[in-house]
Amino acid sequence: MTNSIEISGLCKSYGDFALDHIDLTLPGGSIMGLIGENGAGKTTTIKCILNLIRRDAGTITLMGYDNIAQERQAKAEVGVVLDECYFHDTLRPADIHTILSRVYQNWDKALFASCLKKFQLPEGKYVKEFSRGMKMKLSLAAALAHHPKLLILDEATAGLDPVVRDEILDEFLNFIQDEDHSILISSHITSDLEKVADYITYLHQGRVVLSEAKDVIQDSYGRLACTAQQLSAIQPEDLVRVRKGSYGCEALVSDRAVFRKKYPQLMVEPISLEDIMLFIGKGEQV
Ligand SMILES: Nc1ncnc2c1ncn2[C@@H]1O[C@H](COP(=O)(O)OP(=O)(O)OP(=O)(O)O)[C@@H](O)[C@H]1O
Repeated sequence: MTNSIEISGLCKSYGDFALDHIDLTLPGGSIMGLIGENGAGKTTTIKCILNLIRRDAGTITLMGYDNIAQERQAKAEVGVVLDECYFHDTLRPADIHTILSRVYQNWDKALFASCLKKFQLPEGKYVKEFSRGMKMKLSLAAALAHHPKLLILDEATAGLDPVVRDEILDEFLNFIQDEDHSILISSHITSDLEKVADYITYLHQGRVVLSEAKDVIQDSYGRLACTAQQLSAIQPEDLVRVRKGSYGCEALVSDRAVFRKKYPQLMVEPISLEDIMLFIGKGEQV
C-alpha cells in the first residue's frame, strides 16, 4: 500500500533555526503524533508538507504524489485543521457549505450536515458566536466533509476541554477505520497521543530524535532511578540521557529488557511520552 506521507531529507532554515534532514513515513490506516517543544519545527514541517512555504531541500509525497510537482493530486484528498479557525466571523455553517461545495469536487453536503449534528453545531449561528471548541469542531467537520484520505492537524485540540477532546479523538479513531485513511497530528497533549497514535515522531531543535511505533516506545523505553555511584558504573552507551539531582540520579534507557539483563540489580520502570520529552529536552547527554 502507498504510504500517506513520505518525507525524505527535508531541510528548511529560518536564520538561526533549521529543520535538519527530516525523514518521516506515515503508513495508510494509521495515526502519527508529531511532538516536540515550542519552536521544535512541527508547524514548519506541516507547512512544508502542505507546500505553504518553500523548502530548501528534500522530497515530500502525499499518497504517492509529489507535493510540489503534483500538488493538485497530492492535496486533493487532504483535510487540514490548523490551530486557528480560518472561517470568517460573519459566516454561518450554511454559508461555509455553500462556499466549500464550490471548492471541493468531493464535497458531501449530507456528511457535512451529519458532522454538524454529531458535533451539536447550530447551522444558523455565526462563527463569531462560536466558542473555541465549537470553531474547532466546525473546522473538523469541514475537513471531513470532502472525504479526505489524509487529515493533517496542527495543534488542533489545544485549549479544548477533556470532554470535547475525547469526542474528537473518537472521531479520529472512527476516521482511520478505513485502512486508506490516516492522520498526522501535532500536539503538546501527549496523553491524547498515547490514546490514539500508532506512531510517534519527536522533533527536537529541528531534528527527528525519535520516530517509532508508539507500542515499541512504550514497551522498550524506561526510566532508571539510581545513586550517583550506581550511575557511574553504567556504560555510557546504555543510557540515552541523564538527570542528576541532589537526591539521586535518573536516566532514560532505550531498551528496558536489555538493560535489566545487563544490570539486574537496578530498577527500570516504564516511562510516559511526556517524561521521554523531558529527558531529551532537559537531560544531559551521556
Ligand atoms: N516565518 C518565519 N520566519 C522566521 N522564523 C520562523 C518563521 N516561522 C517559524 N520560524 C521559526 O522556526 C522555528 C520553528 O517554529 P515552528 O512554528 O515550526 O515550531 P513548533 O514546533 O510548531 O512550535 P510550537 O509548539 O510553539 O507551535 C522557531 O524558531 C520559529 O521562530
